[in-house]
Amino acid sequence: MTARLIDGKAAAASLRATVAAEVAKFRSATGRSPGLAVVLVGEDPASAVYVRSKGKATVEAGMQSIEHKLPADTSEAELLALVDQLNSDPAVDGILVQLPLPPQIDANKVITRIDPDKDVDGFNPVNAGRLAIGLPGFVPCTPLGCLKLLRAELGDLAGKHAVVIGRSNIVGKPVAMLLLAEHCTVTIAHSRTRNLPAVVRQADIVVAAVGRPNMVKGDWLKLHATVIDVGINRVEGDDGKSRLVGDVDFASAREIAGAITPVPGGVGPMTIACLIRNTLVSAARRDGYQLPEDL
Ligand SMILES: NC(=O)C1=CN([C@@H]2O[C@H](COP(=O)(O)OP(=O)(O)OC[C@H]3O[C@@H](n4cnc5c(N)ncnc54)[C@H](OP(=O)(O)O)[C@@H]3O)[C@@H](O)[C@H]2O)C=CC1
Ligand SMILES: Nc1nc(=O)c2c([nH]1)NC[C@@H]1CN(c3ccc(C(=O)N[C@@H](CCC(=O)O)C(=O)O)cc3)C=[N+]21
Ligand SMILES: [Mg+2]
Repeated sequence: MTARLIDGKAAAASLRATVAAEVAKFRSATGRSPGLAVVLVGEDPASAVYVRSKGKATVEAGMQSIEHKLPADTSEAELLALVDQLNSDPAVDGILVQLPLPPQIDANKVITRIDPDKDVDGFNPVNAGRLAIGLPGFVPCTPLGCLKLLRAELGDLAGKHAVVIGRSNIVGKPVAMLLLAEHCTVTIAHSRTRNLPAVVRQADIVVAAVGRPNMVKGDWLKLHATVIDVGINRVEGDDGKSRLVGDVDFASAREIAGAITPVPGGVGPMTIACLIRNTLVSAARRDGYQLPEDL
């Protein structure tokens, strides 16, 4: 049997529709719409594509999109001043500074400056700490999207062995924290891990967040494992055109896995849906407005 496809595009459309319906109720209750500020520094074409699709999703959900495009030579002080301004702007519920930032700007300094209660990316150290000790806060969008797909596919995750490949602050570590909170047994693998295929073979759940095209092969997987492919890698196809592939070798993995996310159409669309979800949650918290628990 080939693996079930986990349709992230459909799951994201459904979450976006739920958020839009809740935004409509929020607007009639409070008389205002949630606002998301997205800051893009420089001209990186991939970043510009993401920023555009975030803006589109925000507006489609009935929220306000506030875009700030700054030149590539913006100084750290100028960016910090903009963050301060957005922190104190009551119309702004969520702030996202698109990464990566140009080399003259210390990303950690900028992320730390964002008001933790407007940090819809969940990258501020306060939110990383809240996630680590089980306090309410903002969970990073890509990890939250992975968790939502896993819960929809598997239901209860307790006791499952999850192997997360990658330990970045924006994907690998927060995914591992979320899975631990779901009572998985969690292994975090990285570039110094020895015999990665043997580690991966123990996994009921594999989350690949590496940035290496097609690295995880089908014969690394335990039969019927659930595979979440976070990787977004642009490669040149046989026809010379560029296309997106994940960190998992989809063709071989789908013969062994029980279920697998495609790239594109897997985790990526969920990231954006979770961003507008977090923005609505932020607006509701700031106004003391009650949302459904399970959003
Ligand atoms: N779908 C989405 O919405 C998103 C997708 N992405 C994609 O996810 C991928 C990962 O992103 P990100 O976490 O930011 O990447 P980083 O480059 O920050 O981290 C990559 C991680 O992979 C590990 N790694 C590198 N090579 C190997 C190897 N050969 N074996 C095992 N582990 C290895 C690194 O280990 P070490 O720590 O030892 O260096 C590191 O921990 C990228 O393809 C990115 O484009 C990212 C964000 C959102
Ligand atoms: N502060 C910050 N927050 C982020 O969340 C953030 C960031 N910086 N920098 C870059 C990464 C990457 N990221 C993606 C979002 C959507 C898709 C997505 O929608 N992907 C589509 C395909 C899009 C395409 O065709 O290029 C898919 O997988 O189907 C992918 C990747 C968010 N990131
Ligand atoms: Mg089978």
